[in-house]
Amino acid sequence: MSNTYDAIMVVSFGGPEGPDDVIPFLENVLRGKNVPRERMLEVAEHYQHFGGVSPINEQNRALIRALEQELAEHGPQLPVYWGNRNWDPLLTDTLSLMKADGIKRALAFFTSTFSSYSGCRQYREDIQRAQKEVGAGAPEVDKLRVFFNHPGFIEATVSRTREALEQIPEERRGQATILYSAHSIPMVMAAGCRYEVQLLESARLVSERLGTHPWHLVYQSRSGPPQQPWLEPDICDFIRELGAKGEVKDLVIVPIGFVSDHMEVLFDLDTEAKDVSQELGINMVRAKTVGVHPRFITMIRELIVERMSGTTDRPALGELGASHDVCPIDCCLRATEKPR
Ligand SMILES: C=CC1=C(C)c2cc3[nH]c(cc4nc(cc5[nH]c(cc1n2)c(C)c5CCC(=O)O)C(CCC(=O)O)=C4C)c(C)c3C=C
Ligand SMILES: [Fe+2]
Ligand SMILES: [Fe+2]
Repeated sequence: MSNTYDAIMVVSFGGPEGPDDVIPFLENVLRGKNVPRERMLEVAEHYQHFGGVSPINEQNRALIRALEQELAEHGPQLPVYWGNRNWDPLLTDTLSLMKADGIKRALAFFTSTFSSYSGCRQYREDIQRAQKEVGAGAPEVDKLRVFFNHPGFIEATVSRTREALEQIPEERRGQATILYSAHSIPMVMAAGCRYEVQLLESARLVSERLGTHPWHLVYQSRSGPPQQPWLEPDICDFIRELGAKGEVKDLVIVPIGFVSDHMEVLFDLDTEAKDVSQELGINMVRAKTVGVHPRFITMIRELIVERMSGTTDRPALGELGASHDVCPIDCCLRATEKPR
């Protein structure tokens, strides 16, 4: 396989940019998914609280500016394009533009740190569909490996978590409990991917670098019908349990499952989890996502260089090793036959 690429493509989720975009955006997100309409309307309310604008698009623009600068300064000299699954700029439009610009082969950075149907296979399916729509001459697109255990992601997350810990009074800081939070997914989906294992490994690697804080992995933003099992514990339930035990004074929430402070972070953590903590008299601080942390941006360049050079030096911390460059045929299936 050739290592020659003539563009980078940031592939992301997309988000509404005004009140009229919210429902059509959510209809795109939930097409083909088993999510009750009431849940969709509840989420629509969260977006409307913020004027119908998700911060995700602005954050992706900032990420792209930072990556362009990093590539301009250190190479490789490649243009950066941006395409989304659910909202403008949609992947088909981006691939059309790339074709018009003469791009033949792009390396894609998905804004998903962990392997799941939503964060891996579904993006690959979206790209294939977009390539079909663009037709002959549509650029080929190869995905960069997932980076949950890359030193750049771990170091940037440690740095964000330290910033949050510094907001806790010094005399109590060492005892603060850390909750690592990620998007919940249905158990049948979790059974077909390495999502939980990778999340636990990232959380462990970050915690190991922070000292002896008690830590837990929790889940947020569940959307399924009540009878369908999704990954647990739910963050708010977990905080209530901590409150009932009365042992925790300070909580740092690290949204390890997300790379930017988008609506699910602002609403589910900064509003809901914060309210629950306050009711229980727990001081809660939320760590920023990696966003445009310089170490995170350097990591993206390192992943690009690694892939283009074909080197066998593929940095990864901890026990699991560097993830595959090319997804195997059964990678991140939508659902397996039976939940575990
Ligand atoms: C069956 C699984 C999922 C449903 C249903 C679901 C609904 C849902 N999600 C959002 C908004 C976001 N989700 C994001 C990430 C994300 N979502 C799922 C799974 C389901 N979401 C996973 C596994 C992930 C993590 C992987 C990833 O894509 O990052 C994000 C963040 C995207 C990013 O690029 O950072 C958002 C935003 C809504 C509004 C919604 C419907 C109610
Ligand atoms: Fe989601
Ligand atoms: Fe995968």
